Amino acid sequence: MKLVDEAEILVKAGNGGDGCVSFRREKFIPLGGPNGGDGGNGGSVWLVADENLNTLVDFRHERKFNAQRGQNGMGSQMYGRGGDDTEIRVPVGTVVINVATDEIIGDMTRHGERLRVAQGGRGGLGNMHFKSSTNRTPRRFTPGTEGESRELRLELKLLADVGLLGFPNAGKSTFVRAVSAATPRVADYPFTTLYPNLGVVRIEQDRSFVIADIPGLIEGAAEGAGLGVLFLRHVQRNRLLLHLVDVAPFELDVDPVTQIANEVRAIERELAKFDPELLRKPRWLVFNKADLVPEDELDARVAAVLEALDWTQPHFVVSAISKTNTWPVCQQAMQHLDAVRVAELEATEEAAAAAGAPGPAPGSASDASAGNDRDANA
Ligand SMILES: Nc1nc2c(ncn2[C@@H]2O[C@H](COP(=O)(O)OP(=O)(O)OP(=O)(O)O)[C@@H](O)[C@H]2O)c(=O)[nH]1
Repeated sequence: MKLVDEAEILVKAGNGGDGCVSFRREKFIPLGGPNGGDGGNGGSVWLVADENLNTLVDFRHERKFNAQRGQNGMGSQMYGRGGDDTEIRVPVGTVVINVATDEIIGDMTRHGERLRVAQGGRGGLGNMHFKSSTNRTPRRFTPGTEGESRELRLELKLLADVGLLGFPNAGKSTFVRAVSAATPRVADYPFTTLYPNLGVVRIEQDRSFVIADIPGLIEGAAEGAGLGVLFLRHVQRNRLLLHLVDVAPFELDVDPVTQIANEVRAIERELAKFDPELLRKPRWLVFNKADLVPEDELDARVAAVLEALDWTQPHFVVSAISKTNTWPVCQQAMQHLDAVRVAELEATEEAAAAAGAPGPAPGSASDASAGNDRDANA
């Protein structure tokens, strides 16, 4: 199963500037020697891998990217200025496909890596190159060539940092909508009716994480009942799980504390059956639908559930529908993810040091050295 975020974009490199036709002014000679300069080259379009991005949703708003045209040549043998390149930042992990040929032309795997996806046109020659001995045919010049244009499909395998667990109706999709700045369109999903709800939670401009609910996780999921087993594979890659429970379950003959605790345990059993390691993942309990329980009952109910479950990890009480208290959950989740990333990086560096190889230097990767450049035509 793949969770793929997709976008299609159009890239057009700049045309080369035209060569210039011009003549020296000389006394008594109406047309002096040809001195038209060359046109500048057009700018190219590049994709640049950026580890701070995690989805392709922004390409829904901006789909066309052009690089600048080269300037035309000028008289007095002056060259036109080259057009500026255009850089498009894409998340690390983006696969680039040429729509016309359906060929993969690049795979952006390292931060700072650059891929030229449309080469700028060459500047044309000015007439200074066409001097003849008689000076009779100096009106020749060549126009700039056209910059390449391409339609590209970008595909990103989404890795959700935060997974949302819970019984049907606990409010998972409502929670995702409440906290997301954007919801990526997910393609290449084998089920037509059951899509995971994905959201990008943007804490600050360049600090965000992807949250995904895990639909269809019902009892028996670990044995393959329903579609749960497929989603459980995803949970293995989540760095943090939010376990949502309905704090106001509707069952007439069962005490709500017992019902909530039972539902939490039912999900835990599914996780354990699939992979006992899943129970060791950080999992925070989120009591949802707090608006449905009278305030004086709420605290006691939450406390009783925590006690019944012997819960020691963090817990939150929220109302997804009114967005009450949902933001603190996200802020703490972001802090948790930042800490996990730092720890992972340190572990990689230590492992590399132990192996005698230099560890990855995150800062240095952003400097897009020539060695990081690749050409889609190469
Ligand atoms: N009163 C109240 N209702 C809520 C809250 N959050 C969700 N709901 C309602 O609960 C119902 C289920 O919410 P969903 O977000 O669809 O639940 P889900 O967990 O995604 O459900 P599945 O898609 O079946 O797995 C909807 O009618 C929501 O409007 C809340 O904070 N308060």
